Amino acid sequence: MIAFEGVSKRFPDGSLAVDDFTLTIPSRSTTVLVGSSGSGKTTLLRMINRMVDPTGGRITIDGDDVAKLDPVKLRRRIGYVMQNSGLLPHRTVIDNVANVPILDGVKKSEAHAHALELLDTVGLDRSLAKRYPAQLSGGQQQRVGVARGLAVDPNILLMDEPFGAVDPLVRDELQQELLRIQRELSKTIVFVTHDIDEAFLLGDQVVILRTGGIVAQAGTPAEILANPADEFVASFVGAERGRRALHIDAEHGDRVLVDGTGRVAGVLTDGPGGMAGTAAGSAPE
Ligand SMILES: Nc1ncnc2c1ncn2[C@@H]1O[C@H](COP(=O)(O)OP(=O)(O)OP(=O)(O)O)[C@@H](O)[C@H]1O
Repeated sequence: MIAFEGVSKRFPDGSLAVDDFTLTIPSRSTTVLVGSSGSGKTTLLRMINRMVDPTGGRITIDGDDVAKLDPVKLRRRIGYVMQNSGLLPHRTVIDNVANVPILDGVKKSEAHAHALELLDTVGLDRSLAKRYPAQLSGGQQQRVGVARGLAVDPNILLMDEPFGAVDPLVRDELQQELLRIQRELSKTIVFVTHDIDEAFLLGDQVVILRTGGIVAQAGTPAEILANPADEFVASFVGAERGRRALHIDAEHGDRVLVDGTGRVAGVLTDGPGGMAGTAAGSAPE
């Protein structure tokens, strides 16, 4: 579990990127931070692995205050995937994936063997292993980025708009691959995007942010769609537009909440909360 407790970040130039942010990120599920440009998403993500240090509050991972952990060791045990893959241009695909484990002391032959397995995991043909990043498509580069993020078998994977720069079809493919990988590996994924559709598709928990890292609403996609906290959220998720107009559909004996595109947004139950959320787009259990 990752916990943000009253976390703030004021940069040296005086800008307050994050103001008193509190959130619990459960283990082995995907939390998506979504908000418009400048809402503090990247700053929040980078505070988890100490690429940025908070100026107030604290962040814990399974109870350990990250401020007390060695930043280099911390970064090596947390996977990080960014928008433009961040691959080393003069290293081959396999070297890029195996790089951090080798720095960690894993034997080169073992690291390479594991890197080939990771290419399988992210759906890349092993024949690409000897290519350089520039010899790959944007979507393939992002897959290598994901493989590299997984290379040290981290419990936590941070993903900063990893599919933001690829065309919509490739993006759909990468999103589906990530859902599959997450079903197989059950990592604690913290994913940043400005795309609410992507947030609802991938997130078990979705956190909608206003400027300054202010939480407008946090919940499952189903909870947010069914009960937007305020006008800001309603307009951000497009709840008032036909596209997401919700209705209840009987399917397989369950009462299923479906959005305007026919996508499943949640399953209604008789429990106290009234609703068991599922990620939009996934079938109810
Ligand atoms: N190194 C820095 N120095 C000063 N201000 C910064 C720095 N990094 C970010 N900021 C400011 O902090 C605020 C939040 O930035 P951040 O990059 O976290 O937002 P974001 O939601 O990830 O935006 P985007 O979607 O555009 O990447 C912005 O106002 C930004 O200008």
